[in-house]
Amino acid sequence: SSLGGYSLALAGLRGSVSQGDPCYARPFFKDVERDMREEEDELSEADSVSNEGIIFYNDKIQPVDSEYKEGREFVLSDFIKEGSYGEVHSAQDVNTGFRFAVKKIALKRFSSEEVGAWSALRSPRVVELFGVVREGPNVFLFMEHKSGSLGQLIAERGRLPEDLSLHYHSQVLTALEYLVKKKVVHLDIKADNVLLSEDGRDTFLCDFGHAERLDNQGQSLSGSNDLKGSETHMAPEIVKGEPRGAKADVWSSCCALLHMLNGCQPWTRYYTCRLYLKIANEPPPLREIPPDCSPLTAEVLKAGLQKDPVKRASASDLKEKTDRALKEVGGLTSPVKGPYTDPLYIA
Ligand SMILES: Oc1ccc(F)cc1Nc1nc(-c2ccncc2)cs1
Repeated sequence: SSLGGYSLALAGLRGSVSQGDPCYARPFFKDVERDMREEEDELSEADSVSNEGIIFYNDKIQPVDSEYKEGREFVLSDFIKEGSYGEVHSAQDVNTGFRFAVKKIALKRFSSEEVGAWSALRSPRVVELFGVVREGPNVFLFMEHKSGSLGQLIAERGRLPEDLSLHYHSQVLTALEYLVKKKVVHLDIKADNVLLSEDGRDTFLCDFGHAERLDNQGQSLSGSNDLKGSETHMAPEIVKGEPRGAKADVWSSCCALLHMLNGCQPWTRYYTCRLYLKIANEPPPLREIPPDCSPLTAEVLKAGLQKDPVKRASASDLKEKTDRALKEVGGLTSPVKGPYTDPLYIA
């Protein structure tokens, strides 16, 4: 039936938008990505550009007559931010009033991996992808709307209290544990891609635009060594173009922890030049561990910022250390919304 589902998806979807089960999404999108590129140059001049895609089970996003077009079945509202490869807006389904987030990507920059990797994930720590629709030269990715990101919270508060930082780090590591199980590496872990619940106590990983799938040995299947992610959070094996795996996300999550604790991104207080060479040749940024943090928090960062990915802690080891550090500082007691605390400039 899966084959049936697959061919159904291909047949049913050619030129139309239908509801479907995410498990058919992956092979479909490899194929569609190629078709899209071939078809792109024959784009019909007619205003009725082709509209095809798949909305995973969700009765609140409703294609009408197998079409789902911007400005007709859904409307974009305020711009949220630049995601990987495209602009993110909040949006609303015209018929149901349902609000969601949309990333609009130019067709030639569409990575089927974002849909392929993401549609296979179901976790309370990962934002749900609702579907993907192509409209002419653009691809729209739909995901659940969240009130804000950890990056915005750090900007608002300067730096975060240690207990709150450890609480968020532990949840990000839970997401990474799940990604390891699903053989996916995110490759762009940073505060901007960690979304927050209304009350700010829960986190959700999003933006799989750089994601790659892993083989059974945990190495990336894509074989590409092009630089991916945000420079300040890139692991040494990434900047050196060496084989990368799940441990790259562990390094980046510790860079995000330094960002929460210090209020600024690692390396940027010491260097303004391109950071690739520093990350490759300098010792790990352990001197950036704030002097006022607890010894166990320092242990977490030392274990997660090992330059050799083999020696680096795994997501589950690091989560255990993080939970112990959080207990040592007395658990989560700080409020999410709190006073602005100046970022830690170099002492
Ligand atoms: O990769 C995507 C695919 C579909 C989307 F709708 C969004 C993204 N990427 C991101 N979305 C956000 C964000 C969303 C909603 N509120 C605050 C931030 C930050 S990065």
